[in-house]
Amino acid sequence: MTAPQKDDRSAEPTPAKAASVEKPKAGEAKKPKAGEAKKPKSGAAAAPEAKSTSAFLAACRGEKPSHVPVWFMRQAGRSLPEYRKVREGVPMLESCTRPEMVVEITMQPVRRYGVDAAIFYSDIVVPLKAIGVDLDIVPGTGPVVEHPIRSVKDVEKQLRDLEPGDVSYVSEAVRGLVGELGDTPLIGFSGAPFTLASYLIEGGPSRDHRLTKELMYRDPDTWDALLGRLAKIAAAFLRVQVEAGAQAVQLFDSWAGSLSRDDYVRYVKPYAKTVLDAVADLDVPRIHFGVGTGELLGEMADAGADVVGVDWRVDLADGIKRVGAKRAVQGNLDPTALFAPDDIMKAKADAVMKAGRKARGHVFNLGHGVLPATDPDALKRLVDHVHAYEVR
Ligand SMILES: Cc1c2[nH]c(c1CCC(=O)O)Cc1[nH]c(c(CCC(=O)O)c1C)Cc1[nH]c(c(CCC(=O)O)c1C)Cc1[nH]c(c(C)c1CCC(=O)O)C2
Repeated sequence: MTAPQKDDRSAEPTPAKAASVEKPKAGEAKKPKAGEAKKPKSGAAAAPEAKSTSAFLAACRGEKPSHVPVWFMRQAGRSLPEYRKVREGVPMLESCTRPEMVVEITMQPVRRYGVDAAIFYSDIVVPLKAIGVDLDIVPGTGPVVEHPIRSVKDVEKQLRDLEPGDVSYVSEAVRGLVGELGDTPLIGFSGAPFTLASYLIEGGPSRDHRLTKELMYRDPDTWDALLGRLAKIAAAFLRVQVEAGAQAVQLFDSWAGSLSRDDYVRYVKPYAKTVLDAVADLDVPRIHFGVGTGELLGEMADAGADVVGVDWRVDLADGIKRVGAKRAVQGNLDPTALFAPDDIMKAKADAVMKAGRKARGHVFNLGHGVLPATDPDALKRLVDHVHAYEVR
């Protein structure tokens, strides 16, 4: 490993010694004993000391975490050989309905990396499949819908409310996971109405979301009916996961970045807000994320999130300003930084963490999901590096 270059690193804070970080491993997390107060470090920031044992939950809530928490979108999945082995011969959507498999796959990255949160292994189309939408996930392509939705009639025919009994395998898997995870929180998730609508209208993944926007502009009745129903389904799916024990939720509006700010505010934000408001009473941190949403960050925050995910195209310091002082941020290392030499990857991670210090709270993550070709050992080195960074 080469030494950090003087010019761009001399002003960087020195990472704390790993030994002083006391990062608990999954399943062996230390809980402070009753009455055991944490000593504030000298020079601690104004943030209150963490009430949460979990660094992840503390950062989400704007409390001071014991270390910078880290997890990765798509941490469970194709970058892991143990994932590919378990999934052999089992179609993606079927794997999501087998609680034992879901528990195993969700645990794999927690065991391997010691990340600060687990993300529930499922997919954004699982609740749609559960209410009878004819769709599948095609390897290398993504979700493909047999009868795309284009009219109010289609909405009424294909989309009904999600009942907890439709996804009993999800509740079962979440309960199993909470037992296995110990003090490592589980993040439940759902696709947001716009992103789900895009798959349902286009019939599959789309680059420009042309049909989706065409319907949005031309047919407000169908748009409102569709997004209104999807908001209810998304909220119900999040609720099922939290009621079974998930301790945070993430609303993925992955494709919202394809919208102008005006269109986002007018056609999409109200429905994202409906979902986030509908789970506010559950009192778990709500993370709101999309790709390429630099221009929308303020609006996505305003939709009601506690934490806003920032993609890597935005300088995190700017992202923090756009999100505002009331909310924490998550992100935002470029997923391809894992393919850089270690010194470059670590310098980029340091820059993210340094910027993150200005936020109300910062959860380290990538700016989008782990790429399938990523070397798991690089992810492990990144997690260790993040955990060794000094919090102030
Ligand atoms: C847009 C979206 C989808 N699914 C999801 C999103 C939102 C997140 C994002 O912005 O990436 C969410 C999702 N999908 C999956 C998870 C599991 C947990 C995790 O993040 O580790 C999560 C959180 C598993 C999955 N979902 C999928 C896989 C790969 C399928 C496989 O392993 O065979 C996994 C592990 C399939 C999927 N499902 C979807 C796509 C685009 C793909 C990839 C298609 C491909 O390249 O094969 C739809």
